[in-house]
Amino acid sequence: MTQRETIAAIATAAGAAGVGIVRVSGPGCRAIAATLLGRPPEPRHAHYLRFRDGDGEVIDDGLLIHFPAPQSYTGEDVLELQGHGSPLLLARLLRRCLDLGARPARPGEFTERAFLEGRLDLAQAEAVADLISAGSEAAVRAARRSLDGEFSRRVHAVVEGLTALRVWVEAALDFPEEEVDFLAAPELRRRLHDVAADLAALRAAAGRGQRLVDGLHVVIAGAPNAGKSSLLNALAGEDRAIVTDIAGTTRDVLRERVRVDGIELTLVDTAGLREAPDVVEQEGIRRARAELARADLVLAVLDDQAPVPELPLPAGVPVLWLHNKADLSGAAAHAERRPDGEHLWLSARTGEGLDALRQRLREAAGLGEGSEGAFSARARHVDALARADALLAQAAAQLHHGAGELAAEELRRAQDALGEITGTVDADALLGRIFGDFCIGK
Ligand SMILES: Nc1nc2c(ncn2[C@@H]2O[C@H](COP(=O)(O)OP(=O)(O)OP(=O)(O)O)[C@@H](O)[C@H]2O)c(=O)[nH]1
Ligand SMILES: [K+]
Ligand SMILES: [Mg+2]
Repeated sequence: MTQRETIAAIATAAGAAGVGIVRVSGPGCRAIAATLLGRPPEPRHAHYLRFRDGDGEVIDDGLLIHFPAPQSYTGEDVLELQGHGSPLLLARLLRRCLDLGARPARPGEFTERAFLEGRLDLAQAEAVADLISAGSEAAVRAARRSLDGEFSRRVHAVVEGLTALRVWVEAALDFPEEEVDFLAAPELRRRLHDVAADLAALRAAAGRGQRLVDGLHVVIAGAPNAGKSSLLNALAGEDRAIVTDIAGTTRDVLRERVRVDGIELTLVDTAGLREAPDVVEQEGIRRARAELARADLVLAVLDDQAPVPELPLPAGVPVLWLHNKADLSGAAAHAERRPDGEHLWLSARTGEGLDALRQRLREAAGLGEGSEGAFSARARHVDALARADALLAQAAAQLHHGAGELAAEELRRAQDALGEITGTVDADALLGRIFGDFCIGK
Protein backbone atom coordinates (compact mmCIF):
# COMPACT_ATOMS: atom_id res chain seq x y z
CA MET A 1 0.00 0.00 0.00
CA THR A 2 1.25 3.52 -0.74
CA GLN A 3 2.01 5.73 2.23
CA ARG A 4 -1.03 7.85 3.06
CA GLU A 5 -0.86 11.59 3.47
CA THR A 6 -1.26 13.12 6.89
CA ILE A 7 -4.53 15.02 7.23
CA ALA A 8 -5.60 17.70 9.71
CA ALA A 9 -8.79 19.60 10.53
CA ILE A 10 -10.54 21.46 13.30
CA ALA A 11 -12.70 18.70 14.77
CA THR A 12 -14.95 20.81 16.97
CA ALA A 13 -17.95 22.83 15.80
CA ALA A 14 -17.40 26.24 14.26
CA GLY A 15 -17.79 29.20 16.61
CA ALA A 16 -16.52 30.23 20.02
CA ALA A 17 -16.43 27.55 22.71
CA GLY A 18 -14.56 26.67 25.89
CA VAL A 19 -12.35 24.12 24.20
CA GLY A 20 -11.53 23.40 20.57
CA ILE A 21 -9.70 20.45 19.05
CA VAL A 22 -7.47 20.11 16.01
CA ARG A 23 -7.25 16.52 14.90
CA VAL A 24 -4.45 15.05 12.79
CA SER A 25 -4.22 11.55 11.34
CA GLY A 26 -1.55 9.75 9.36
CA PRO A 27 2.12 8.83 9.39
CA GLY A 28 3.29 12.40 10.11
CA CYS A 29 1.61 12.66 13.51
CA ARG A 30 4.57 11.60 15.57
CA ALA A 31 6.93 14.10 13.95
CA ILE A 32 4.42 16.95 14.29
CA ALA A 33 3.90 16.06 17.95
CA ALA A 34 7.63 15.91 18.60
CA THR A 35 8.17 19.33 17.01
CA LEU A 36 5.38 20.97 19.01
CA LEU A 37 6.39 19.27 22.24
CA GLY A 38 10.18 19.46 21.83
CA ARG A 39 10.48 15.73 22.49
CA PRO A 40 8.73 12.49 21.42
CA PRO A 41 5.21 12.20 22.85
CA GLU A 42 4.18 9.40 25.19
CA PRO A 43 1.34 7.25 23.85
CA ARG A 44 -2.13 8.32 25.03
CA HIS A 45 -0.71 10.76 27.54
CA ALA A 46 -2.13 14.27 27.95
CA HIS A 47 0.90 16.55 27.62
CA TYR A 48 0.31 20.12 28.74
CA LEU A 49 2.25 22.57 26.58
CA ARG A 50 2.44 25.93 24.82
CA PHE A 51 1.71 25.58 21.10
CA ARG A 52 4.19 27.77 19.19
CA ASP A 53 4.30 28.78 15.55
CA GLY A 54 7.40 28.47 13.36
CA ASP A 55 8.91 31.69 14.77
CA GLY A 56 8.49 30.51 18.34
CA GLU A 57 5.56 32.81 19.05
CA VAL A 58 3.01 31.29 21.42
CA ILE A 59 -0.32 30.49 19.68
CA ASP A 60 -2.12 29.06 22.71
CA ASP A 61 -1.61 26.68 25.58
CA GLY A 62 -3.40 23.36 25.86
CA LEU A 63 -3.09 19.59 25.65
CA LEU A 64 -1.44 17.30 23.13
CA ILE A 65 -2.39 13.63 22.98
CA HIS A 66 -0.81 11.12 20.64
CA PHE A 67 -2.71 7.92 19.84
CA PRO A 68 -0.31 5.52 18.06
CA ALA A 69 -1.79 3.22 15.40
CA PRO A 70 -3.82 1.08 15.48
CA GLN A 71 -5.55 2.10 18.72
CA SER A 72 -7.09 5.33 17.46
CA TYR A 73 -10.28 6.55 15.81
CA THR A 74 -8.89 6.15 12.30
CA GLY A 75 -6.66 3.18 13.03
CA GLU A 76 -3.69 5.34 11.94
CA ASP A 77 -1.45 7.48 14.14
CA VAL A 78 -3.68 10.24 15.48
CA LEU A 79 -2.81 13.49 17.19
CA GLU A 80 -5.26 15.64 19.12
CA LEU A 81 -4.41 19.22 20.00
CA GLN A 82 -6.82 20.75 22.49
CA GLY A 83 -6.73 24.49 22.91
CA HIS A 84 -9.15 27.28 23.72
CA GLY A 85 -12.20 27.22 21.51
CA SER A 86 -11.47 30.41 19.60
CA PRO A 87 -11.94 30.07 15.85
CA LEU A 88 -8.90 32.29 15.21
CA LEU A 89 -6.60 30.39 17.57
CA LEU A 90 -7.75 27.06 16.17
CA ALA A 91 -7.16 28.29 12.63
CA ARG A 92 -3.58 29.21 13.60
CA LEU A 93 -3.05 25.85 15.28
CA LEU A 94 -4.33 24.09 12.19
CA ARG A 95 -2.09 26.26 9.99
CA ARG A 96 0.88 25.17 12.11
CA CYS A 97 0.04 21.49 11.51
CA LEU A 98 -0.22 22.15 7.77
CA ASP A 99 3.16 23.91 7.83
CA LEU A 100 4.54 20.79 9.51
CA GLY A 101 3.46 18.60 6.61
CA ALA A 102 -0.24 17.78 7.00
CA ARG A 103 -2.84 18.70 4.40
CA PRO A 104 -6.44 19.81 5.10
CA ALA A 105 -8.83 16.89 5.52
CA ARG A 106 -11.86 16.55 3.27
CA PRO A 107 -15.32 16.18 4.88
CA GLY A 108 -15.61 12.73 6.46
CA GLU A 109 -12.03 11.79 5.67
CA PHE A 110 -11.17 10.70 9.23
CA THR A 111 -14.11 8.31 9.27
CA GLU A 112 -13.29 7.18 5.73
CA ARG A 113 -9.84 6.21 6.94
CA ALA A 114 -11.37 4.36 9.88
CA PHE A 115 -13.36 2.40 7.29
CA LEU A 116 -10.32 1.78 5.09
CA GLU A 117 -8.34 0.62 8.15
CA GLY A 118 -11.15 -1.79 9.02
CA ARG A 119 -12.10 0.00 12.27
CA LEU A 120 -15.69 0.42 11.07
CA ASP A 121 -17.75 -1.02 8.26
CA LEU A 122 -19.71 1.27 5.95
CA ALA A 123 -23.01 1.10 7.81
CA GLN A 124 -21.18 1.96 11.03
CA ALA A 125 -19.34 4.83 9.36
CA GLU A 126 -22.65 6.27 8.16
CA ALA A 127 -24.00 5.89 11.69
CA VAL A 128 -21.27 8.30 12.85
CA ALA A 129 -22.75 11.01 10.63
CA ASP A 130 -26.28 10.09 11.69
CA LEU A 131 -25.28 10.23 15.35
CA ILE A 132 -23.82 13.72 14.95
CA SER A 133 -26.87 15.07 13.14
CA ALA A 134 -29.54 13.15 15.08
CA GLY A 135 -32.53 15.37 15.82
CA SER A 136 -34.11 13.37 18.62
CA GLU A 137 -33.20 11.15 21.55
CA ALA A 138 -34.60 8.17 19.69
CA ALA A 139 -32.50 8.93 16.63
CA VAL A 140 -29.40 9.26 18.83
CA ARG A 141 -30.03 5.86 20.40
CA ALA A 142 -30.71 4.27 17.03
CA ALA A 143 -27.53 5.70 15.48
CA ARG A 144 -25.58 4.54 18.54
CA ARG A 145 -26.84 1.00 17.97
CA SER A 146 -25.86 1.04 14.30
CA LEU A 147 -22.45 2.39 15.25
CA ASP A 148 -22.11 -0.50 17.69
CA GLY A 149 -22.70 -2.84 14.76
CA GLU A 150 -26.26 -3.93 15.51
CA PHE A 151 -27.46 -3.35 11.94
CA SER A 152 -24.30 -4.85 10.42
CA ARG A 153 -24.66 -8.00 12.54
CA ARG A 154 -28.17 -8.54 11.23
CA VAL A 155 -26.99 -8.02 7.66
CA HIS A 156 -24.20 -10.54 8.25
CA ALA A 157 -26.66 -13.07 9.63
CA VAL A 158 -28.68 -12.89 6.40
CA VAL A 159 -25.48 -13.05 4.33
CA GLU A 160 -24.50 -16.23 6.18
CA GLY A 161 -27.87 -17.76 5.38
CA LEU A 162 -27.43 -16.79 1.73
CA THR A 163 -23.92 -18.25 1.64
CA ALA A 164 -25.20 -21.57 2.96
CA LEU A 165 -27.86 -21.56 0.21
CA ARG A 166 -25.26 -20.81 -2.44
CA VAL A 167 -23.03 -23.63 -1.22
CA TRP A 168 -25.98 -25.98 -1.48
CA VAL A 169 -26.95 -24.91 -4.99
CA GLU A 170 -23.36 -24.77 -6.29
CA ALA A 171 -22.75 -28.24 -4.87
CA ALA A 172 -25.80 -29.53 -6.73
CA LEU A 173 -24.46 -28.01 -9.96
CA ASP A 174 -21.07 -29.64 -9.39
CA PHE A 175 -22.65 -33.09 -9.18
CA PRO A 176 -25.05 -33.13 -12.12
CA GLU A 177 -26.08 -36.72 -11.51
CA GLU A 178 -27.47 -35.60 -8.12
CA GLU A 179 -28.66 -32.19 -9.22
CA VAL A 180 -32.37 -32.82 -9.52
CA ASP A 181 -32.62 -34.40 -6.08
CA PHE A 182 -30.49 -31.73 -4.49
CA LEU A 183 -32.39 -28.78 -5.90
CA ALA A 184 -35.77 -30.27 -5.08
CA ALA A 185 -34.88 -31.13 -1.51
CA PRO A 186 -37.46 -29.88 1.03
CA GLU A 187 -34.57 -28.86 3.28
CA LEU A 188 -33.42 -26.35 0.65
CA ARG A 189 -36.97 -24.95 0.37
CA ARG A 190 -37.14 -24.53 4.11
CA ARG A 191 -33.79 -22.75 4.31
CA LEU A 192 -34.70 -20.45 1.44
CA HIS A 193 -37.90 -19.60 3.24
CA ASP A 194 -36.05 -18.85 6.49
CA VAL A 195 -33.55 -16.55 4.81
CA ALA A 196 -36.37 -14.73 3.01
CA ALA A 197 -38.21 -14.25 6.31
CA ASP A 198 -35.08 -12.87 8.01
CA LEU A 199 -34.49 -10.54 5.10
CA ALA A 200 -38.10 -9.29 5.17
CA ALA A 201 -37.86 -8.58 8.91
CA LEU A 202 -34.57 -6.78 8.42
CA ARG A 203 -36.04 -4.72 5.60
CA ALA A 204 -38.96 -3.63 7.78
CA ALA A 205 -36.62 -2.74 10.65
CA ALA A 206 -34.35 -0.78 8.33
CA GLY A 207 -37.37 1.13 6.99
CA ARG A 208 -38.25 2.13 10.55
CA GLY A 209 -34.61 3.06 11.13
CA GLN A 210 -34.62 5.29 8.08
CA ARG A 211 -37.75 7.07 9.27
CA LEU A 212 -36.06 7.64 12.63
CA VAL A 213 -33.13 9.30 10.90
CA ASP A 214 -35.07 11.25 8.30
CA GLY A 215 -38.11 11.98 10.46
CA LEU A 216 -41.60 10.96 9.55
CA HIS A 217 -43.28 12.85 6.71
CA VAL A 218 -46.87 13.37 7.86
CA VAL A 219 -49.37 15.09 5.57
CA ILE A 220 -52.55 16.63 6.97
CA ALA A 221 -55.34 16.56 4.42
CA GLY A 222 -59.11 16.93 4.34
CA ALA A 223 -62.04 19.07 3.29
CA PRO A 224 -61.86 22.87 3.75
CA ASN A 225 -62.49 24.04 7.32
CA ALA A 226 -62.17 20.55 8.81
CA GLY A 227 -59.52 21.95 11.15
CA LYS A 228 -56.27 20.87 9.47
CA SER A 229 -54.33 24.02 10.32
CA SER A 230 -55.74 23.97 13.85
CA LEU A 231 -54.42 20.43 14.22
CA LEU A 232 -50.97 21.43 12.98
CA ASN A 233 -50.89 24.23 15.55
CA ALA A 234 -52.07 21.93 18.32
CA LEU A 235 -49.34 19.38 17.57
CA ALA A 236 -46.68 22.05 17.14
CA GLY A 237 -47.74 23.70 20.41
CA GLU A 238 -47.82 27.14 18.81
CA ASP A 239 -49.68 29.10 16.16
CA ARG A 240 -47.71 28.40 13.02
CA ALA A 241 -50.54 28.20 10.50
CA ILE A 242 -53.31 30.72 9.91
CA VAL A 243 -56.67 29.56 11.19
CA THR A 244 -59.94 31.28 10.28
CA ASP A 245 -63.51 30.15 9.81
CA ILE A 246 -63.24 30.93 6.10
CA ALA A 247 -63.08 27.79 3.94
CA GLY A 248 -60.00 27.91 1.74
CA THR A 249 -57.76 29.74 4.25
CA THR A 250 -54.73 27.54 3.61
CA ARG A 251 -53.65 27.77 0.00
CA ASP A 252 -50.02 26.91 -0.04
CA VAL A 253 -48.25 23.90 1.42
CA LEU A 254 -46.95 24.66 4.90
CA ARG A 255 -44.13 22.46 6.14
CA GLU A 256 -43.23 22.48 9.82
CA ARG A 257 -40.54 20.47 11.52
CA VAL A 258 -42.00 19.61 14.91
CA ARG A 259 -41.00 17.33 17.69
CA VAL A 260 -43.72 15.20 19.21
CA ASP A 261 -42.76 13.16 22.27
CA GLY A 262 -39.11 13.02 21.28
CA ILE A 263 -39.65 12.13 17.62
CA GLU A 264 -38.96 14.38 14.67
CA LEU A 265 -41.83 14.92 12.30
CA THR A 266 -42.26 16.98 9.22
CA LEU A 267 -45.91 18.03 9.44
CA VAL A 268 -47.34 19.24 6.18
CA ASP A 269 -50.50 21.36 6.23
CA THR A 270 -52.32 21.50 2.92
CA ALA A 271 -55.16 23.31 1.21
CA GLY A 272 -58.61 21.79 1.76
CA LEU A 273 -59.49 19.32 -0.99
CA ARG A 274 -62.47 20.48 -3.03
CA GLU A 275 -63.47 21.70 -6.48
CA ALA A 276 -62.01 25.15 -6.02
CA PRO A 277 -63.35 28.16 -7.89
CA ASP A 278 -60.16 30.21 -8.13
CA VAL A 279 -56.80 29.41 -9.66
CA VAL A 280 -54.73 30.12 -6.54
CA GLU A 281 -56.67 27.60 -4.53
CA GLN A 282 -56.59 25.14 -7.44
CA GLU A 283 -52.80 25.33 -7.45
CA GLY A 284 -52.80 24.78 -3.67
CA ILE A 285 -54.91 21.67 -4.12
CA ARG A 286 -52.60 20.38 -6.86
CA ARG A 287 -49.68 20.77 -4.46
CA ALA A 288 -51.63 19.09 -1.68
CA ARG A 289 -52.07 16.04 -3.89
CA ALA A 290 -48.39 15.96 -4.74
CA GLU A 291 -47.58 15.99 -1.02
CA LEU A 292 -50.04 13.17 -0.37
CA ALA A 293 -48.32 10.95 -2.89
CA ARG A 294 -45.05 11.01 -0.95
CA ALA A 295 -46.36 10.89 2.63
CA ASP A 296 -45.26 8.30 5.18
CA LEU A 297 -48.60 8.83 6.87
CA VAL A 298 -51.72 10.82 5.99
CA LEU A 299 -53.85 12.40 8.68
CA ALA A 300 -57.25 12.68 7.02
CA VAL A 301 -59.12 15.32 8.99
CA LEU A 302 -62.91 15.16 9.04
CA ASP A 303 -65.35 17.58 10.64
CA ASP A 304 -67.26 15.23 12.94
CA GLN A 305 -70.40 17.31 12.48
CA ALA A 306 -70.33 17.36 8.70
CA PRO A 307 -71.12 14.54 6.27
CA VAL A 308 -68.02 12.50 5.36
CA PRO A 309 -66.59 14.01 2.15
CA GLU A 310 -65.07 12.12 -0.77
CA LEU A 311 -61.33 12.47 -0.26
CA PRO A 312 -59.06 11.55 -3.16
CA LEU A 313 -56.34 9.84 -1.12
CA PRO A 314 -53.59 7.94 -2.93
CA ALA A 315 -53.53 4.17 -2.66
CA GLY A 316 -50.82 2.48 -0.65
CA VAL A 317 -50.18 5.31 1.83
CA PRO A 318 -51.20 4.62 5.46
CA VAL A 319 -54.12 6.80 6.54
CA LEU A 320 -55.31 7.73 10.01
CA TRP A 321 -58.85 9.16 10.04
CA LEU A 322 -59.33 12.02 12.50
CA HIS A 323 -62.84 13.07 13.47
CA ASN A 324 -62.15 16.61 14.59
CA LYS A 325 -64.35 19.06 16.52
CA ALA A 326 -65.52 16.32 18.86
CA ASP A 327 -66.18 19.15 21.35
CA LEU A 328 -68.97 20.36 19.04
CA SER A 329 -70.38 17.01 17.98
CA GLY A 330 -70.35 15.76 21.56
CA ALA A 331 -68.54 12.52 20.70
CA ALA A 332 -66.15 11.30 23.37
CA ALA A 333 -62.49 10.98 22.40
CA HIS A 334 -62.03 7.34 21.39
CA ALA A 335 -60.62 5.06 18.70
CA GLU A 336 -62.32 2.64 16.29
CA ARG A 337 -60.89 0.15 13.83
CA ARG A 338 -62.73 0.19 10.53
CA PRO A 339 -62.09 -1.50 7.19
CA ASP A 340 -60.49 1.66 5.80
CA GLY A 341 -58.15 2.07 8.78
CA GLU A 342 -58.15 3.45 12.27
CA HIS A 343 -60.45 6.34 13.24
CA LEU A 344 -59.79 8.69 16.17
CA TRP A 345 -62.17 11.25 17.66
CA LEU A 346 -60.53 14.39 18.96
CA SER A 347 -60.66 18.15 19.21
CA ALA A 348 -57.87 20.39 17.94
CA ARG A 349 -59.46 23.18 19.97
CA THR A 350 -59.67 21.56 23.42
CA GLY A 351 -56.78 19.14 22.93
CA GLU A 352 -58.99 16.23 23.86
CA GLY A 353 -57.86 13.01 22.14
CA LEU A 354 -54.51 14.45 21.08
CA ASP A 355 -52.54 12.10 23.34
CA ALA A 356 -53.93 9.11 21.46
CA LEU A 357 -52.89 10.78 18.20
CA ARG A 358 -49.36 11.40 19.54
CA GLN A 359 -49.16 7.74 20.50
CA ARG A 360 -50.10 6.71 16.93
CA LEU A 361 -47.46 9.06 15.55
CA ARG A 362 -44.85 7.45 17.80
CA GLU A 363 -45.86 4.05 16.52
CA ALA A 364 -45.74 5.22 12.92
CA ALA A 365 -42.23 6.54 13.57
CA GLY A 366 -41.21 3.08 14.67
CA LEU A 367 -41.31 3.93 18.37
CA GLY A 368 -44.34 2.06 19.45
CA GLU A 369 -44.34 -1.06 21.56
CA GLY A 370 -41.74 -3.62 20.59
CA SER A 371 -39.56 -0.94 19.02
CA GLU A 372 -36.71 -1.14 21.53
CA GLY A 373 -33.54 -2.01 19.74
CA ALA A 374 -34.28 0.18 16.71
CA PHE A 375 -31.17 0.98 14.70
CA SER A 376 -30.55 3.79 12.25
CA ALA A 377 -30.55 3.16 8.51
CA ARG A 378 -30.48 5.11 5.28
CA ALA A 379 -32.33 5.09 1.98
CA ARG A 380 -29.25 3.44 0.42
CA HIS A 381 -29.56 0.52 2.83
CA VAL A 382 -33.30 0.15 2.41
CA ASP A 383 -32.80 0.13 -1.35
CA ALA A 384 -30.10 -2.57 -1.17
CA LEU A 385 -32.35 -4.71 1.04
CA ALA A 386 -35.23 -4.33 -1.40
CA ARG A 387 -33.01 -5.46 -4.29
CA ALA A 388 -31.73 -8.43 -2.30
CA ASP A 389 -35.32 -9.32 -1.48
CA ALA A 390 -36.37 -9.26 -5.14
CA LEU A 391 -33.34 -11.31 -6.21
CA LEU A 392 -34.04 -13.91 -3.55
CA ALA A 393 -37.63 -14.21 -4.76
CA GLN A 394 -36.33 -14.72 -8.32
CA ALA A 395 -33.89 -17.36 -7.12
CA ALA A 396 -36.73 -19.20 -5.38
CA ALA A 397 -38.79 -19.15 -8.57
CA GLN A 398 -35.86 -20.43 -10.63
CA LEU A 399 -35.17 -23.24 -8.19
CA HIS A 400 -38.80 -24.14 -8.45
CA HIS A 401 -38.32 -24.56 -12.20
CA GLY A 402 -35.11 -26.53 -11.70
CA ALA A 403 -32.99 -23.70 -13.16
CA GLY A 404 -30.06 -24.15 -10.78
CA GLU A 405 -27.53 -22.06 -12.74
CA LEU A 406 -29.80 -19.04 -12.82
CA ALA A 407 -30.74 -19.42 -9.18
CA ALA A 408 -27.08 -19.54 -8.19
CA GLU A 409 -26.47 -16.31 -10.06
CA GLU A 410 -29.41 -14.52 -8.40
CA LEU A 411 -28.25 -15.67 -4.98
CA ARG A 412 -24.79 -14.29 -5.68
CA ARG A 413 -26.26 -10.95 -6.74
CA ALA A 414 -28.47 -10.86 -3.64
CA GLN A 415 -25.40 -11.36 -1.50
CA ASP A 416 -23.57 -8.57 -3.36
CA ALA A 417 -26.50 -6.22 -2.73
CA LEU A 418 -26.23 -6.91 0.99
CA GLY A 419 -22.47 -6.48 0.81
CA GLU A 420 -22.99 -2.91 -0.40
CA ILE A 421 -24.54 -2.07 2.98
CA THR A 422 -21.50 -2.95 5.03
CA GLY A 423 -18.95 -2.33 2.28
CA THR A 424 -17.69 -5.88 1.97
CA VAL A 425 -18.03 -5.76 -1.81
CA ASP A 426 -15.93 -3.35 -3.82
CA ALA A 427 -17.53 -0.07 -2.92
CA ASP A 428 -15.16 2.54 -4.34
CA ALA A 429 -17.86 4.38 -6.22
CA LEU A 430 -19.95 4.60 -3.07
CA LEU A 431 -17.26 5.99 -0.82
CA GLY A 432 -17.06 9.49 -2.25
CA ARG A 433 -20.79 9.88 -2.07
CA ILE A 434 -21.11 8.61 1.48
CA PHE A 435 -18.22 10.42 3.14
CA GLY A 436 -18.78 13.62 1.17
CA ASP A 437 -21.88 14.24 3.29
CA PHE A 438 -19.88 14.40 6.52
CA CYS A 439 -18.69 17.53 8.22
CA ILE A 440 -14.98 18.31 8.08
CA GLY A 441 -13.07 16.96 11.07
CA LYS A 442 -15.08 13.74 11.26
N1 LIG B 1 -65.00 23.93 18.09
C1 LIG B 1 -63.96 23.60 17.34
N2 LIG B 1 -63.59 24.36 16.32
C2 LIG B 1 -62.52 24.00 15.59
C3 LIG B 1 -61.79 22.85 15.88
N3 LIG B 1 -60.77 22.75 14.98
C4 LIG B 1 -60.88 23.82 14.16
N4 LIG B 1 -61.93 24.59 14.53
C5 LIG B 1 -62.39 25.81 13.87
O1 LIG B 1 -62.73 25.49 12.54
C6 LIG B 1 -62.40 26.58 11.66
C7 LIG B 1 -61.50 26.10 10.56
O2 LIG B 1 -60.27 25.71 11.12
P1 LIG B 1 -58.95 25.63 10.27
O3 LIG B 1 -57.89 25.06 11.14
O4 LIG B 1 -58.66 26.91 9.59
O5 LIG B 1 -59.40 24.57 9.18
P2 LIG B 1 -58.63 24.10 7.87
O6 LIG B 1 -59.02 22.71 7.64
O7 LIG B 1 -57.19 24.39 7.98
O8 LIG B 1 -59.29 25.04 6.78
P3 LIG B 1 -58.73 25.41 5.31
O9 LIG B 1 -57.30 25.75 5.43
O10 LIG B 1 -59.58 26.59 4.95
O11 LIG B 1 -59.01 24.24 4.46
C8 LIG B 1 -61.77 27.64 12.56
O12 LIG B 1 -62.75 28.57 12.90
C9 LIG B 1 -61.30 26.86 13.76
O13 LIG B 1 -61.24 27.64 14.93
C10 LIG B 1 -62.20 22.03 16.98
O14 LIG B 1 -61.65 20.98 17.31
N5 LIG B 1 -63.30 22.45 17.67
K1 LIG C 1 -60.28 27.61 7.41
MG1 LIG D 1 -55.95 25.47 6.85
